[in-house]
Amino acid sequence: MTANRQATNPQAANPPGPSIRPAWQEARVYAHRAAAALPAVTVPLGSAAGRTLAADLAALCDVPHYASSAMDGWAVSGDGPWMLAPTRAGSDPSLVPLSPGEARIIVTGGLVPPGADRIVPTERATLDTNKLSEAAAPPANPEAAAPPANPNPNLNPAPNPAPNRPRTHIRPTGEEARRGDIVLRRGLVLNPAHLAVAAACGHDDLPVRGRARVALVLTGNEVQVAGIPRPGFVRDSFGVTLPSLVGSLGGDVVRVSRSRDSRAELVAELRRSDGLEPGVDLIVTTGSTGGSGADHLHDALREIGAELIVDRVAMRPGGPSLLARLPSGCLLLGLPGNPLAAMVALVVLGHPLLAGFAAAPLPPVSQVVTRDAVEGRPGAALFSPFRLVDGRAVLNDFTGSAMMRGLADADGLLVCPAEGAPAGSSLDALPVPWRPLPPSSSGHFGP
Ligand SMILES: Nc1nc2c(c(=O)[nH]1)N[C@H]1C(S)=C(S)[C@@H](COP(=O)(O)OP(=O)(O)OC[C@H]3O[C@@H](n4cnc5c(N)ncnc54)[C@H](O)[C@@H]3O)O[C@H]1N2
Ligand code: MOO
Repeated sequence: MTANRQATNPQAANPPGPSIRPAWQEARVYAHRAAAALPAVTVPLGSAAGRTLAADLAALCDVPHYASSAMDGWAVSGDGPWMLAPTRAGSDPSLVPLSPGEARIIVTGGLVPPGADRIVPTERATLDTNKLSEAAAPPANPEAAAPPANPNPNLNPAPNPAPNRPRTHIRPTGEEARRGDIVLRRGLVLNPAHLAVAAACGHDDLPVRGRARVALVLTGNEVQVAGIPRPGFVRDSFGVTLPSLVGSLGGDVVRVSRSRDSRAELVAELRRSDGLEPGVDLIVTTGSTGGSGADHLHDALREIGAELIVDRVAMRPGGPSLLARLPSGCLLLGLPGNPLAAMVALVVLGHPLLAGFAAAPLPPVSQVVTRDAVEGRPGAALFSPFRLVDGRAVLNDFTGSAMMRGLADADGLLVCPAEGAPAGSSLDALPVPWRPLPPSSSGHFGP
């Protein structure tokens, strides 16, 4: 169920009344704020990549949890040369203490026996019968003695920087974390390396934010789901794209239904989706956003008693898209019927919405430099699929609102300002869901 229905997050509150045709930056913030963070769930470590960590994570043990060798070689005690330590039948040699003047073979990661001072790497050791000698020490490397830097603010500083580790080749207990240290912070969007950190700290499961449950309602009498469309019909773009797109943005499509261009049918489908058990957090509709006699979304929302949050956005394509909240608390994202328009609306509104459900920050806006001058369109930001050529944005062909070829080849969507921009301009860009752009700024509107 739906944190949204509970509307417990104060950040979910938007100003009263709909925002009519806001700028795209503003619309993103409204969408992000509208979605309240979903309750936490526990998932196995291997399924947690891309999810938002719901609580600070403490190490359950020291990492490493025992002093271990960083080299294949010999654990030695005292000054050399050393005699090979005797082994005792039935006992684990790594647990038998070394006395001064003794050495014992060890592998990388092996438990350092009590009494060992350091490890002599294999390549620096000479074994003559039972006697081990070490080659002369190499010249000191000042860099090797520097304490390790902490490149990640989400990891605690190493509690034991062990500046002499390169000489001893022993990884001390707790070098990376002490039991109880917070190693990963709540709110972090987990990458695979974070999962390895959690595993090293003894975790099998992680508390993460739930994924939004999403229902799709695809409208249009003319939409054909298979084969070559007849004249007056159109092959469905959305049934084959939206489930995986929603999935890559952090939601799970739990129902796909279709409605003919009838207000009664659309109302019935919206009610059915809204009434699913367990509840859905978001309904995504396609088509029917316009004002023709065949477009019924606004009327259907009125009939249901939905509250509009955003009604159209000052952008092209995708301008007719809308965001509403049903009386149940379920949110509704209305994507226009034209395929590219729907994809732009999904990137501009859908991505922030799903980030809000995941308690993730507003997705960042990137900047890219245009190779050529770009034209604008009066009154609206123009979102143009582009590809990066030698690091510069070049606009794609086939980018009409009803086309998908330009988007299919795109590295992202370039935001061409209404007044246009000369070649070499640095412009805002949003990533397409299947290809990240390097973030270079974090949004220009709102907090
Ligand atoms: N007189 C005006 N006409 C239109 C305006 C306008 O301002 N004044 N705006 C245009 C813009 S911009 C858009 S975007 C569309 C919005 O259309 P709707 O959201 O109402 O969608 P439909 O009318 O149902 O369909 C539009 C177009 O998209 C095709 N479509 C629909 N579903 C699918 C699908 N599943 N797969 C592929 N294509 C689909 C549909 O066949 C239409 O061609 O309105 C413009 N008109
Ligand atoms: O959203 Mo429409 O062009 O803007 O197809």
